[in-house]
Amino acid sequence: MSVSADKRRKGQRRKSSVAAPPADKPGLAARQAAHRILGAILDARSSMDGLTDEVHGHPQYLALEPRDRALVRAILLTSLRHYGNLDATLARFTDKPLPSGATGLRNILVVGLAQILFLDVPDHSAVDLAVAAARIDPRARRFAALVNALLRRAGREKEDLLARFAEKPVRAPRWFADRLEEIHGAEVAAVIDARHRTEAPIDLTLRASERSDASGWAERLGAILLPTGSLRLAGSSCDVAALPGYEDGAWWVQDASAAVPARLFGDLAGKAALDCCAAPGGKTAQLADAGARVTALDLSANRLKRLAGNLDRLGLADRCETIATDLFRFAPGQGFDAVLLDAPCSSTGTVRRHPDVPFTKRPEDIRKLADLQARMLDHAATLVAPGGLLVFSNCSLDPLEGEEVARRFSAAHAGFEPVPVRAEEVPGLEDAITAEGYLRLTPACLDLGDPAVSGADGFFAARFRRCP
Ligand SMILES: C[S@@+](CC[C@H](N)C(=O)[O-])C[C@H]1O[C@@H](n2cnc3c(N)ncnc32)[C@H](O)[C@@H]1O
Repeated sequence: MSVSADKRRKGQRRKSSVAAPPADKPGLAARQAAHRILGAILDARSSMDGLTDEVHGHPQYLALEPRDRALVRAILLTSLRHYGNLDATLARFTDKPLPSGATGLRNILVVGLAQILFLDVPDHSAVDLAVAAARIDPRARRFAALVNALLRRAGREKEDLLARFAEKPVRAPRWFADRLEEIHGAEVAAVIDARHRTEAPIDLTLRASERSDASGWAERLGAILLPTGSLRLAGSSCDVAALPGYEDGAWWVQDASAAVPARLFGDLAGKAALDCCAAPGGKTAQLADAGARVTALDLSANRLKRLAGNLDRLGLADRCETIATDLFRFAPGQGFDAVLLDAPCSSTGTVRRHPDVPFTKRPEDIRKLADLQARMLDHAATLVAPGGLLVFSNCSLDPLEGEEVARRFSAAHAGFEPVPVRAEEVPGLEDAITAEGYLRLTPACLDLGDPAVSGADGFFAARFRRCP
């Protein structure tokens, strides 16, 4: 069936005689919030984290009960992860494109499809609430019958649609899909794309004092002990604060990839370390736990408060000094043995957790961030003591923000020598070492056989030593 213009006209005639649904219809406010927030992400390129922040989030989100907020987040994550497939379904089910500017209608349809095809929401309720939202929205009202017909059809053809997505997924946004293929080749890009459509598992980093009992912790937590040393919890969502060891600070949540850069310093006992972009502090905790006296610096005083809370729980606060300042203004007059620059980046390595990233970023953002990282790295280099190590890392998948920045730095700094990453330093990730000795991690890494527990965030790391 194609939803024809004729049906739309009939639908318009029918709906004009029907009263608008009550605004307090159960479940409607959550769908309306999801529609609005999806629009803000796709059209205004606002970040989902900001829009669903529990204090400063979108007013329609904040007006919801916690259960409905969780539902809105699930709807948004699903809509964005599968956006290419959902958008292609809309195009296939309509005999002509939706009117340009009908973004409210698009949001209602995408959110409806996401629930019907991927979420545990009864089809009739997803359809009913989508139609109700359309009838309340003055710009979508005349399409209420189309919403009804299209979503009912999706419910009937669910199995076919899912088989079609599995066989030939449609990737979105296009610029990001093309860039991944250009960088990593078609085969790896397809694996990365598939991982981007699954939820990221939760990984934990064990305190050094607990590492000798890593298998015991894996058993107690029902986790997998990864070859990298991180623990991977079986599900992608759980109340981590209720797990054994949380209160006692035996571990902290940190993706297996994110845990790698700070380990590249090796033994830090008694050394002075600087974490240039420290918050929220996963890597600061690693540096302190490895025995360093850490200066944790970040531009954001608010994010540093979170870092301080995390270090307190882990019992590592007394090994760290926090400084809220701009790295470019930081010139303490004495060098550090270890300097980590985990620089701000496009975050394209975290798409499994933040599927809004490719929709809110553009290629020009990547170029600008790469320039900023290069300048930050130049400044970070001035803070390294003779003989000290400098590690540059970020969670971008793009070599413009990784390999290129490291190469430019090498070429311009004769006083620093690259220290290639060695296979024995990164068990399980040996294949991620590049010819230049950098580490290039992607979600295609850490293939454990079962797709539900495979993968890792994308990360880049390069290590240099300041000549004595
Ligand atoms: C990728 S996050 C760091 C994550 C952190 N290393 C961790 O492992 O938890 C980048 C951080 O850089 C900080 N930042 C951005 N520009 C900065 C600057 N000019 N000086 C210092 N910090 C900056 C941001 O506030 C943000 O917290």
